[in-house]
Parts: sequence; C-alpha cells; structure tokens
Amino acid sequence: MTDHPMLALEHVGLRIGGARILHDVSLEVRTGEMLGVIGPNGAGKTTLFNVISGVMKPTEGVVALDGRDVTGEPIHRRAAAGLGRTFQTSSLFPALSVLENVRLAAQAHAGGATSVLRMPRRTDAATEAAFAALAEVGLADRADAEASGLAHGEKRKVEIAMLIAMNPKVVLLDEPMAGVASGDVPAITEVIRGLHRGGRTVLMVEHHMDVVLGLVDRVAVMHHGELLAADTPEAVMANPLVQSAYLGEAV
Ligand SMILES: Nc1ncnc2c1ncn2[C@@H]1O[C@H](COP(=O)(O)OP(=O)(O)OP(=O)(O)O)[C@@H](O)[C@H]1O
Repeated sequence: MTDHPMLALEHVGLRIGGARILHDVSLEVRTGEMLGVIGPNGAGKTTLFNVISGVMKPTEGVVALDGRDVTGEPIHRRAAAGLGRTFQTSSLFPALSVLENVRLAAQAHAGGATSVLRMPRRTDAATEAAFAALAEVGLADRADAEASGLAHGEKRKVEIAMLIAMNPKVVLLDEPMAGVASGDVPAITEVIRGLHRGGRTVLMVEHHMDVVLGLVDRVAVMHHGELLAADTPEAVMANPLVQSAYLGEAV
C-alpha cells in the first residue's frame, strides 16, 4: 500500500484575467477510490479536470499525482505517468473502425506519441491491448464497425476502451452519460463500475445525480470555484451547506 494519495490538490487556485475560476481547492483521492464531482453549471468542475490533467496550469497551489508534484508538467507527461481522461465531446476518429481507434490509443501510449502524425508502427501488442480493452467494455464484437456508425452509448464505451488501452492509474471521466439514451445508462454505469473494480482510481463529473450517488465512494461538491464538501454520498446529501448552495439552485 502507498502512504500517499493517488491524487492530491493542495490549495489550488486559478485566475483568468480578473476572474477567479478556482479558489483554494484542497482534495485527496485515495488509490482505487471512485470520486464523483458535482455542482451547478459553471461551478468549475471541468476546469478542475483541466487543472488535474494539465490542460490548464493553476495560478496557485500544487497538483500531485501518485506522490509526485506534476503542477508544471504538460498533458503528455501526466498521461505517461498514468493519468487518463475523456472529454465532454467525442474524441473518436469517425472514419476509422472501433478497433483502429482503440489501437491508436494503445500505440500512442506504447510509443509515447501524442499525435497521429508521429504514429509508431502497428504492433501485435497494441492490437492485443485494444482487443482486451474492447472486451472489458463489452464491445469486442463491434471491433470492425466504423466509429461514425455507432450509437452514442457505444461511442462512450469506445472512449473508455481507449482509456483502458492506455493503462491509466487514474481516470477522469467528464460527463460520461452526456447525450446517452436513458436505456443505455445502466450499461455505461456497469462499464464504469468495471473500471473501478480493475483497481483504477476514478474521478467522474456527472450531472445525473442518481448515477453518481449509486456509483461513487465519495462526492466532491463544487460551487463558484470552491470545494464545498467532499464526503460520502449520504453525508453530502445531508449537508445543509450543499443543500442550500447546490440543490437550491437551478441546474
Ligand atoms: N478559459 C476560460 N476563460 C475565462 N473563463 C473561463 C474559462 N474556462 C472556464 N471559465 C469560466 O469558469 C467557470 C467554470 O467553468 P467550468 O466549465 O469549469 O464549469 P463546470 O462546472 O464544468 O460547468 P458545466 O456543468 O456547465 O460544464 C465558468 O464561469 C466559465 O465561464
């Protein structure tokens, strides 16, 4: 067991121009923990993910990954250190097959390449990793399908398979249920549960409260760029600060 958290934010702040986007956010996420991040629109959830993944550099504070200060490191260094992320918008290459999309992720990871323009050669290992990732999300039988023809829920699963193929220690999921038909929500929920069972540390921004509360160990509540609470779902729902500041607001 490690004696440090897998992910730690210490007094993280972000100012853009005169605007205070994040303020004094301190949060520790244990190895293997699943944390939900909730809050009204504009609360700073995506910005928090941007600061963790290296898309944005905080103007104050420290981000540590597996005990190492990564605050000044670019995205690809954090990815190589085991940080994986999905985005709100689809990141698939529509004209490629499901397998090719996932294999690209595996190859980019194995070769350290961050761009398809510098793509390393196809390897059997990458194909194996891609098939294993597709099997984990239950899409092995769709390997040859063109990505553009997939249903929304299937696209989300492929994106998660791409993450798995990169063998991350920490996974950031940004609204995995966005645009997913309600009938597909249970299947995606199971895929996320599987990610967690595999020993990965998972952080998830999600507006579907029932999904979040049913999945996570703890919930972090953002409001106006601050962390209001980080506690079990039961404790967070019972927290009067959260009730008045978050649940009282239209989302
Ligand atoms: N690059 C930027 N420049 C200026 N303001 C920004 C920038 N990025 C985010 N913001 C502002 O910071 C605030 C937080 O935005 P963010 O997207 O992190 O919120 P969110 O909680 O993810 O919202 P949503 O639930 O709508 O996705 C918003 O007021 C947004 O307008």
